[in-house]
Amino acid sequence: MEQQKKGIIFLIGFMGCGKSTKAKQLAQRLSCPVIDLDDEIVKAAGQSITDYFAAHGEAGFRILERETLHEFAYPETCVVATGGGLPCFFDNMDWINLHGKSVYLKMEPAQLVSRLQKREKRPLIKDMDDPTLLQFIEQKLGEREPFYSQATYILNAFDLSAEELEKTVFP
Ligand SMILES: Nc1ncnc2c1ncn2[C@@H]1O[C@H](COP(=O)(O)OP(=O)(O)O)[C@@H](O)[C@H]1O
Ligand SMILES: O=C(O)C1=C[C@@H](OP(=O)(O)O)[C@@H](O)[C@H](O)C1
Ligand SMILES: [Mg+2]
Repeated sequence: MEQQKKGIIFLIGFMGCGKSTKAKQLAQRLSCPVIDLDDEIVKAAGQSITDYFAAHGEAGFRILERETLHEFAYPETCVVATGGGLPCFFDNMDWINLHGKSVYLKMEPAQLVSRLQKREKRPLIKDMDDPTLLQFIEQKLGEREPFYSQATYILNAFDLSAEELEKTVFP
């Protein structure tokens, strides 16, 4: 008999690693809701992430991001795509691991650049050319890795299938 697949699965990792895309695919496989916290922030703020950054700065965004993570009414079983910076601020990573299982979708900086060709919706990188973005990722990933590494599972994300992701979280 198939084991019950329940609980909250949080996908974490750098911008462009595929959290939003893979969260939808995994939720479809599990027949459960998908929540993209960036979309919830846009709904709560009534403006785009780029406009929110422009009006309130990154610090203001991080406060709203934490509030959205903590206060969302999660169904018992769901897949949650987080924003790339979310695990690295306040107590967010501890909160995630207390409330569900987390998966770090790990990718090399050059692979991330190739996935980040559309940058206009990502205020931190929207005006960068490819070489500047690569440098930015190498530095930021170094700062963020200690947080991402606290995930329940760490997966190489470049060629990851949704099936493999499901088998990891529900072995
Ligand atoms: N398996 C894949 N192959 C090629 N491109 C992908 C794949 N998964 C995602 N992408 C693309 O990579 C970009 C980043 O994906 P996204 O899911 O938005 O990442 P994140 O939410 O982690 O920032 C998007 O343009 C998306 O269409
Ligand atoms: O890495 C970051 O600090 C951010 C990542 C974005 O989400 P994605 O990782 O889905 O692009 C979004 O939350 C915001 O632009 C800030
Ligand atoms: Mg996303």
